[in-house]
Amino acid sequence: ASHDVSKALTHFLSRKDYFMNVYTKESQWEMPTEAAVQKSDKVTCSHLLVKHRESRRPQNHKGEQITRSKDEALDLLRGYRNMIVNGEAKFADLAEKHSDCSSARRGGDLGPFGPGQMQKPFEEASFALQVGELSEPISTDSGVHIILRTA
Ligand SMILES: N=C(N)NCCC[C@H](NC(=O)[C@@H]1CCC/C1=C/[C@H](COP(=O)(O)O)NC=O)C(N)=O
Repeated sequence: ASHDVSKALTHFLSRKDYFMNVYTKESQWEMPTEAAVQKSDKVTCSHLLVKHRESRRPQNHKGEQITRSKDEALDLLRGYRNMIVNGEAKFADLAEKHSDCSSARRGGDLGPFGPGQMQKPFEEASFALQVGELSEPISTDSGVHIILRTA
């Protein structure tokens, strides 16, 4: 850090301009080589979680004990995913009816989140999605999920 300060001071004293990316608030001394792009570090996702007996908390928001196996959970989740992809049902409706997470009340909406907030497999899958894209089933300690990125 002290090196950065002395570097900044030298540049300041030498009246050298620096460049600020107005989106990421990062500054640099070198002339930018491409236009500043909006690099937002948060995504907004909804998920449909099907828990199983190996889940870290095998109860759902209705207080029901979860006893299904992981394979049964995956079969259920694939069935829901197919219904969504085939246009037979809306993500939020299936999440509200079938998700074992308390976010079911909000159609599965988890709101915006940044890195370090969700379990790693969930975070990585979420940040790899384009807005509007539906993930394949992914597994975390909570159970098995499908994720819809909404923003
Ligand atoms: N920031 C927001 N909105 N809430 C905090 C989320 C904390 C985070 N949660 C998860 O990673 C699981 C997987 C993805 C969603 C999620 C929801 C879990 C799933 O249910 P559970 O296994 O807990 O019973 N229910 C709530 O937390 C964590 N680091 O444990």
